[in-house]
Amino acid sequence: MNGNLVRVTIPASTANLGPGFDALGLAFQLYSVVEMQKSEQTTIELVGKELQGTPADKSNLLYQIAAQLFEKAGLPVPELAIRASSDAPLTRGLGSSAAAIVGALVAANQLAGEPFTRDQLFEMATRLEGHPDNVGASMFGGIVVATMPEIADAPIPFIRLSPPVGLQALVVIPEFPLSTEKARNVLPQVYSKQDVVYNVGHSSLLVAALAQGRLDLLGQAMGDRLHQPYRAELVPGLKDILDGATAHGALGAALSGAGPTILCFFSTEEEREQLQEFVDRVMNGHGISYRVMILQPDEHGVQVEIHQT
Ligand SMILES: Nc1ncnc2c1ncn2[C@@H]1O[C@H](COP(=O)(O)OP(=O)(O)O)[C@@H](O)[C@H]1O
Ligand SMILES: N[C@@H](CCOP(=O)(O)O)C(=O)O
Repeated sequence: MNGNLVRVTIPASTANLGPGFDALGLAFQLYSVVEMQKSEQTTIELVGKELQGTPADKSNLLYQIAAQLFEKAGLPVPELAIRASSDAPLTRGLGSSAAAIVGALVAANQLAGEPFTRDQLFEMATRLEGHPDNVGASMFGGIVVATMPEIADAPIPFIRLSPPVGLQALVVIPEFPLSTEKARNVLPQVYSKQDVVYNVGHSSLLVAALAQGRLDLLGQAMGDRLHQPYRAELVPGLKDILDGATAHGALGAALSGAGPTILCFFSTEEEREQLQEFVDRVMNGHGISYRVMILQPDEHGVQVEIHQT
């Protein structure tokens, strides 16, 4: 080993929040950690059950992304000792690939002597992930509203908002994986004018409601016609939860990212209890194994520590 060990902590995230397809992301206090150090030989240590099955050689996403950063900086790609863990499950719609990309870019950038700014890293992460919602939230924390620029290679325009005070999420995480790629492939190529207008209105109202802390509007504002109706066939229980959540304690509900996790916002203990009972009834009715997590928004985004070795 030689030089500094960089330890990066990255929040998981939920994307879309219903109507904001590929545009809205919210970071959660649920973290993955990437440690990276230059070394004589590349080693990849994956700690914990969530990363089981992830490759432990140079085909690992973390190594691949780090190597790309060194190349982009015009530096030789070093051998790397990488150690990673994740409290967030993979392929469940909680932004694990975005967190991995952000973590690897930020760690490698530090080892490379910080050739890129945070905004440039966000731009690189967005192009690698294909959309800015999860990577924005993992990078900057809070709520990120972003869109792809018209001009190739231009900076990604975004605004970060602080989450409304008291907003919490009950997330229902089915035991089965659903890759983002598969869940994107069920979406249509073309939408009706009515559906597009519906989503423009709902997404706009949602951003305004989040900016002003209007939790009372979330239930209406989180309606979506662009992705959830098509993905419902892949996620048993989704339609029932979306239809019934606000009558059972939720401020609003959505598919988390591409799924299969389902997100229900709440703010009081009474709402949480009511919701828990409701989602248990729905999921058990569909015979689906799942777990529930209560998650708070993360306000800080990716965090870096440097240890001298
Ligand atoms: N820490 C990690 N190390 C290596 N690969 C990872 C890591 N985290 C996620 N991935 C990759 O990302 C994939 C999951 O991405 P995706 O299908 O977009 O689901 P999601 O981002 O919703 O968890 C995993 O199958 C794995 O290939
Ligand atoms: N906007 C994307 C978000 C994918 O999120 P993930 O957490 O499932 O990777 C989409 O809806 O496809």
